Amino acid sequence: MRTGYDLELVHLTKRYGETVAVRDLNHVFAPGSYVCLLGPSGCGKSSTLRMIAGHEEVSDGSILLDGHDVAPLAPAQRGTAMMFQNYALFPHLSVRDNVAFSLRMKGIDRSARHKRADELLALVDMTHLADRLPAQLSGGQQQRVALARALVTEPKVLLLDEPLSALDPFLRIRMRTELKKLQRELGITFIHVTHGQDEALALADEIVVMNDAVIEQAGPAREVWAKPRTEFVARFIGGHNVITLPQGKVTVRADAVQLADEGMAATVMAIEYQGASVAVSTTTEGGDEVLALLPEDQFFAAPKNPGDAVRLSWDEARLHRLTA
Ligand SMILES: Nc1ncnc2c1ncn2[C@@H]1O[C@H](COP(=O)(O)OP(=O)(O)OP(=O)(O)O)[C@@H](O)[C@H]1O
Repeated sequence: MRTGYDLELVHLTKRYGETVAVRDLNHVFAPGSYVCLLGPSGCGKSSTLRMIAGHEEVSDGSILLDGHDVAPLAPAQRGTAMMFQNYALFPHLSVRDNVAFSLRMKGIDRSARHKRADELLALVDMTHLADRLPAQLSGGQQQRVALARALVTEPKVLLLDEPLSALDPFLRIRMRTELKKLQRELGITFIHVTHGQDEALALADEIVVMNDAVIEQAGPAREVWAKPRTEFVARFIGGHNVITLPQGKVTVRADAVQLADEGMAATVMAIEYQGASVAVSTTTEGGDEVLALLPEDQFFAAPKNPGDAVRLSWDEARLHRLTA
């Protein structure tokens, strides 16, 4: 399969009446990468994904796939495929016929479409259940069928709208490993919408953080985690403290904060034992809430209690200036 198609959003905008759901997005998705579109509820993730898929009309701007604007094209003509949150399988069709469905719509003969459907079922490890109906499958199995069905058209880009949200936590972690493996094997771009920071960090080569209809920050997962650009990203991605200093707002990771003899004065508000580490929540004199995540042996060498006065310190190199 050919890899490395460029997908570019140019001034992409979506309005629903007075509501601007997506405001002037400009972004080039790294070809052949696993991208997570991350953000809180209502920030415009699904609208963006649905516009790329062709399930929602573009209000303004264009969507370039391999240099061509696909915005005027019907979903099936774009070279994209979408996997829906609820899988949207046809209840009366067998697993094999569900996977082969879009090929039937294209007029491909029965034996050829079954052969192709069987190849995809093998890819998602579902060959043994090809003759079952969707109702006879577990949630995880239904999801594999939905994946096979989306991939049968050989899309250049696969769009996934909260694909793991219907699964229990155990299965969710297993399936995310499989999604990542599948993306690597196919080499096509996956764009996965999620509001889960952990999910995005675990899966994404690139994270695109959206807030209030715009992209707040986009970059490699480690970069977004290590260098959040704005207070919103720092708080949303988790694990960071936002502290107001005379020179402006800065962020410092919770695992970089130490309790020391000297440093910023604070009061311990709560202690949470987390196994390998202990989370010490404090409030500074300036009113910032600062979390220190200490290795458990270090904490228990000099344990603290709520109400204790402490001093917070960090290596200056771990401080990171926020731009907004
Ligand atoms: N069909 C619609 N008609 C009117 N407003 C809509 C419609 N769909 C979405 N919106 C509004 O557009 C904004 C963005 O919605 P969207 O579904 O894209 O966000 P989201 O980030 O995917 O949220 P969630 O995580 O809750 O699915 C929201 O304010 C929402 O209320």
